[in-house]
Amino acid sequence: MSQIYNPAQPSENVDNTHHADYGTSYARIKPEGVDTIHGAILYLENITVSFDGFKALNNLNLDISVGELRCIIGPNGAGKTTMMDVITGKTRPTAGTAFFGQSIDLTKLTEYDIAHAGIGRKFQRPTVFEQHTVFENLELAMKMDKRVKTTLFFRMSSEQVDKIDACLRLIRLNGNERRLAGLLSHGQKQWLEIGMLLMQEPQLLLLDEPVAGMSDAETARTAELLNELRGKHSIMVVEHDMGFVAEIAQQGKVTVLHEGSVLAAGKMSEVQADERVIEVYLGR
Ligand SMILES: Nc1ncnc2c1ncn2[C@@H]1O[C@H](COP(=O)(O)OP(=O)(O)OP(=O)(O)O)[C@@H](O)[C@H]1O
Repeated sequence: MSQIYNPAQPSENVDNTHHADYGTSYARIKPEGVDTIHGAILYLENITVSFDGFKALNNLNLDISVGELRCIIGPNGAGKTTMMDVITGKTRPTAGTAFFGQSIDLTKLTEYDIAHAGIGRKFQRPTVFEQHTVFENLELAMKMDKRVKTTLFFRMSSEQVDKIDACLRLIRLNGNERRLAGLLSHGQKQWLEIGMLLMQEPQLLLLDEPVAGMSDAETARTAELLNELRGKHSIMVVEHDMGFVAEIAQQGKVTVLHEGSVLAAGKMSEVQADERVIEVYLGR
């Protein structure tokens, strides 16, 4: 990387000088194995992704502070999914750098290694083990030594059971632990998948349209859930549902992508009032 970053001064390629200080209040979280000495968990710098000459990402700059809940919005085709694909190693950038903490170069790692390094991703469609119970899904996802887990005599410790219980409450599925995951509603499956990601103790959580297809009640509960995670995890949420974004963004930063670059960034109220954002995305 070419420079030392100060997350209190977001490096996105928009004018943020009039915006609030977003960066420093998350410092109490100390991600294991990821060097976040400068306060950020993710740095994307000048990322370009070309598909046969078409730039899905065009000189994109964005960083996420440790413990931040960042919402990413933007019109269809803005490059949101491609950005997540770059972060998770599914797509290699044509140019630019992507760092997890100060020293982990994501462009050099496989998807598997990136997941292992602590970046968890939830795709739009839930992918739970439908033939297993809710409890078993969380157990299967739990971060532990796989050699121990596969032995015949494996028994969970009370600490591990407590961890699953806490997760069940968080994802609003306590009381449903013995149900087959395949019998859950769409919203419940989404929560279960978020729970499965949390059981892996990721350092950065990427959520792609978590409330797509949910009822209003489920959407409201998902907002509550994410607000409970605020400050405890570093989270990036891509979403089109503006009511939901407003609920979870609160006073945090919202980034607007357009044509592969950052068009605007700031508090929800600021981006909603931004003429350029209204023009390309929110409509007049
Ligand atoms: N593998 C690919 N080959 C060619 N073009 C692609 C490829 N993947 C994405 N694109 C194009 O790149 C642009 C960005 O797509 P992307 O899916 O990242 O946007 P998005 O912001 O996630 O959109 P949406 O909100 O609809 O999910 C689109 O024009 C898309 O057609």
